[in-house]
Amino acid sequence: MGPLQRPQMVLCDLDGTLVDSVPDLAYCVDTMLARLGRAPCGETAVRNWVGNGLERLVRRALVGALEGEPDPLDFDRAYPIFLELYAEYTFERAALYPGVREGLDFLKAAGYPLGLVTNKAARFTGPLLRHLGLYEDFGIIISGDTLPACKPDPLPLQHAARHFGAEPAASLMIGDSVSDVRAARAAKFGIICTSYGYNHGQDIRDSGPDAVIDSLTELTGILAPSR
Ligand SMILES: O=C(O)COP(=O)(O)O
Ligand SMILES: [Mg+2]
Repeated sequence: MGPLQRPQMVLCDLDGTLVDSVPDLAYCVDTMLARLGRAPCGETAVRNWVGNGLERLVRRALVGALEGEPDPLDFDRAYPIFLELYAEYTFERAALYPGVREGLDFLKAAGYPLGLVTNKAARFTGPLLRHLGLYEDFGIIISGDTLPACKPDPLPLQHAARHFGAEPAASLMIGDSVSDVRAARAAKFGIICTSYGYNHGQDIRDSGPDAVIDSLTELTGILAPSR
């Protein structure tokens, strides 16, 4: 059996894989823009900009596009406003996607060591996971600012593999974006993606993950059942 059917370790992404965090992020982005006297960008745009950390999200909101750099003075004014807002509204509207609790329970019952690797900053990851009752599910939690590099760099995945003593080539990542696929490929992990997450407006199938699922409950048909 390969890493897809019986992995030595499973890592989960957070935003767009376990949690729909965009309603809170969009609220904070638009409130930040309003405080700066600027027009809101709306939830659909924010949905396309999540996945490369909060700093990048704010830069994208300021230029109104996925690429490009805002005026440094604008960014220096905006970013602290966003951080203050998101600290207050980290999980006001956040919800687990359907099937997440069941999927994680299946993985735990099957005995897979579980880790979480997100590009979200650590100061928000912990409170969000605790609020959603997920914090205790993971043996390691690696946020976007935990290590010197974040996804799509393979470093957080390699770090988690070392933590659990797992072979990268026998390990599995579950994510939603091209950054998860790139990090997994660079680390030699298997990669399963959710169809419902955030991938900058692109179909995640175009990035060529090993499998695409509509719900984490589908893991029961892909991974080996409980030992
Ligand atoms: O971009 C973010 O802040 C978080 O994204 P991730 O949990 O999908 O890595
Ligand atoms: Mg994600």
